[in-house]
Amino acid sequence: MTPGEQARSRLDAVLEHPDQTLIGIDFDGTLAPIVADPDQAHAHPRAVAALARLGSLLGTVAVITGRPARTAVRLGGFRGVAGLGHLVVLGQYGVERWDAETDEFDIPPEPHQVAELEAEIPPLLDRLGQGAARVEHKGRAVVVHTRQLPDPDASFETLSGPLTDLAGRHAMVVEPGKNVLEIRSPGIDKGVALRAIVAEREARQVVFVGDDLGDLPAFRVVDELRAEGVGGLLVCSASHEEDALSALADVVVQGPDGVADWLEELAGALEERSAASR
Ligand SMILES: O=P(O)(O)OC[C@H]1O[C@H](O[C@H]2O[C@H](CO)[C@@H](O)[C@H](O)[C@H]2O)[C@H](O)[C@@H](O)[C@@H]1O
Repeated sequence: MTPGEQARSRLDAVLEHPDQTLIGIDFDGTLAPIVADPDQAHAHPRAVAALARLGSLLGTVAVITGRPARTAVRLGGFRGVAGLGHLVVLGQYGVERWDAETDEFDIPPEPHQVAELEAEIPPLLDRLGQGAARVEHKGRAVVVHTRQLPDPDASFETLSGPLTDLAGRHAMVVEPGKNVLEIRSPGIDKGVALRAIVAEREARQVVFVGDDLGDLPAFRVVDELRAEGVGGLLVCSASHEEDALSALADVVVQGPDGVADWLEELAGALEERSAASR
């Protein structure tokens, strides 16, 4: 089978068994366009509208993100959207959770070492001449952004080693992303989170849509699940900033606009099938 034929047959399996399908979708760079201020990264309205249509067609819709669950719910505008009454948001790589059905957040206590580590960041940035870098505080993680600096890539390189050392001294790890170095606890990633929600929902088909390095563990888990007999379809939200996922994906679309188009097409195809079977 050619890669194109394989992708088509994986999509067909989703279309055949929508009620057994779980779609997991990343937030930044996938549902929401990348912007300089992380607090202004709102979800693409067409993507949310398409997800809402999919909410009543697929078994499960889950947003799986590095953002805190509360932030993703707010920036996504997910609360109270008709069609998203069963949405699950897995935040901070799966540590936190929000269920639309109950409007309850499950947010475990923050690791004690984060506050100590955070206190060391401003002097370290100053020492490295990167004092203007934006620092995003996420409670259980801290993110240093280089996007708004004069040379984002050079600043990323300058900061990568020292922040990795700092993280290691506090038993934490660095998760690199698009112009971000995120310091967080080890032990959970989007692959672990995806596997757990697939098991919980007893999904037999999985679609995962992502754009950045933090999505790679979920891409790998979809591959593992295929070997275990669960169908899998991988969609990459491509950009000039990151190309690690495109070669692994069945479908490559251009950024959040392309994701919104693809979700609309999927919803349209499922609605047609559903109408034809009535
Ligand atoms: O798992 P995700 O939903 O993709 O979140 C990963 C990180 O995304 C955010 O940073 C990215 O988006 C920002 C807003 O568009 C952008 O300014 C930044 O350059 C991107 O890397 C977020 O701020 C981080 O906390 C997330 O971990």
